[in-house]
Amino acid sequence: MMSLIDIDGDDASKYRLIGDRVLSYRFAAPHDEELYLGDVLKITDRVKGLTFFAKVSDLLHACNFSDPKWDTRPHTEHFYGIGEDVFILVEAIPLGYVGEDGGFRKPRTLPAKFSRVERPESRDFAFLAQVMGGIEVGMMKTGQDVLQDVRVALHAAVMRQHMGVFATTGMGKSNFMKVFCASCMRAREFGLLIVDPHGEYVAGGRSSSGEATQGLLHYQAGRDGLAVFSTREESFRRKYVLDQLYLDYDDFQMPDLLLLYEHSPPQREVVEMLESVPGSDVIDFFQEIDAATFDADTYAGPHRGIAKDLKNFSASTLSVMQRRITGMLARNRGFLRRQGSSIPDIMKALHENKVVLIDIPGMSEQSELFVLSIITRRIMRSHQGEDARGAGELKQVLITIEEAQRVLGPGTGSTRIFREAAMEGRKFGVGLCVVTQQPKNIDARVLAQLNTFVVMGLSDRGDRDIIASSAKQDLSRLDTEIQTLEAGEAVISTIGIPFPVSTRIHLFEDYIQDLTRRPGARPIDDGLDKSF
Ligand SMILES: Nc1ncnc2c1ncn2[C@@H]1O[C@H](COP(=O)(O)OP(=O)(O)OP(=O)(O)O)[C@@H](O)[C@H]1O
Repeated sequence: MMSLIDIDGDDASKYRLIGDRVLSYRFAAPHDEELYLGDVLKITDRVKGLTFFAKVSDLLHACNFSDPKWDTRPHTEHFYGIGEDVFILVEAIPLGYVGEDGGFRKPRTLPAKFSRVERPESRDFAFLAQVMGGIEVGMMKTGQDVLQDVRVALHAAVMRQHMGVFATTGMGKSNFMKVFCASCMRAREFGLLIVDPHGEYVAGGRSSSGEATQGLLHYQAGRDGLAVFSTREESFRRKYVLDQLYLDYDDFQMPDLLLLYEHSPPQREVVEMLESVPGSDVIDFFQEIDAATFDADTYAGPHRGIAKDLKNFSASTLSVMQRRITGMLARNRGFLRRQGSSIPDIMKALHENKVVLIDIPGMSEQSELFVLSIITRRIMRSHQGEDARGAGELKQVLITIEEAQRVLGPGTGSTRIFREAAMEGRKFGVGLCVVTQQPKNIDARVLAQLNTFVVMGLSDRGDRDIIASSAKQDLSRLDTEIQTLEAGEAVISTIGIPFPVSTRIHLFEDYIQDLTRRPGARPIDDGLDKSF
């Protein structure tokens, strides 16, 4: 290999730092060196006794020749030897430095000229283990490889400050969510709610590329940290000890209808008028009246208050509302009943810091949002109540919203409860896990509330720009890396970890095997049907 003159005698580094400034470095490296975008390099400044880390952000061919056309002239190789004068110019973003006390600091100074630059080893990142949290998701990546011993783990305490997971389809979002759930099942540091209309999380299914995948039930060692409420048939529920999901009429409130249908202004007024009336009364009322001939003055039924509220609405408005309530009941009859709700059990499991999976395979999108909106409201109200009463330690719950642009887009007035959770939830220990492939369709005020970003490949420039401008750490210079992420890779920016970390997310199936081998875990197939 052609090389630059060694700068340190025998113990040589072939790279040398030649510039540039506090927020960007340049190195010269041998012209045939194998370097990749995203490689993390270590810069040892012996003058100041500091060790800097930087991430490769660009690679250019460069030379010392004054002739700008030296490499395109005919027979150039006869006149110019590719040697010391031809090199790769590496541009790198500083991550920070480790001082003599072992503490990691932001890059506020610059390594000495010609400091040696080299590839770090896992032990160089020992300091990172101290800043990682308890929710493991993957390994730190450097360029094409991973640093085997450097695990990337989020902090449970920052989850109430909301998290965003941004991934184009096929980039490994479902796998990430399952890994995240498994870590939450193991750590038991907060309750995690996840509503799954595809039935893929509980027992696995097929990945977007068609391979069979496993589900959360396969992580038997963490089973105590999982509560599943399902609409599946009894034999399945009994086999895997799953609870049946029920919601009851009083869980319903009129604003839930706004998620399911477009409403005209008078219809919206009806919703607002009856907003705080118990769901069972509203349902009973609309089931009993004849909307076409309804007259509040002659109404003699048990719900006089409602009749009075609806006095001035036209028969056609009331007929539409009646039809919608009937439709809502029919659509959700698989789990919605007059009396007897799973919500107290769901809340209990969340407050025991379990992962609560609402498994509603085959249900419509409307049913999914209906369930999510009801449970979100109940969580918010319960936490607001506890907060008001000054009850002991505040419980933490993270609510997952998949395809979040459906309910957190700009100006979607129909989804107030999610917006309320995004804006005020953190005060009450309620965080949102906003999952979307279209961050540009999420309200900017909501994005500004997120403090953890998991970016898994976004091909659209507009989406990447929005993320870069919303994240608390500077992601704009990682744009090229984000563009070139492969399935299962992520750039994670979160509070507590001092720089955005490129991460190879664990593959769920391997991860749960690994977790099971860790000390104190139950065997992976303990209690699980082998034919599963
Ligand atoms: N961390 C990972 N390591 C290795 N392979 C991965 C990883 N994450 C995802 N993959 C692979 O990438 C493919 C897509 O993953 P996955 O189904 O999780 O994507 P997705 O983003 O959820 O897709 P969709 O949005 O279509 O559901 C799968 O074949 C999966 O095996």
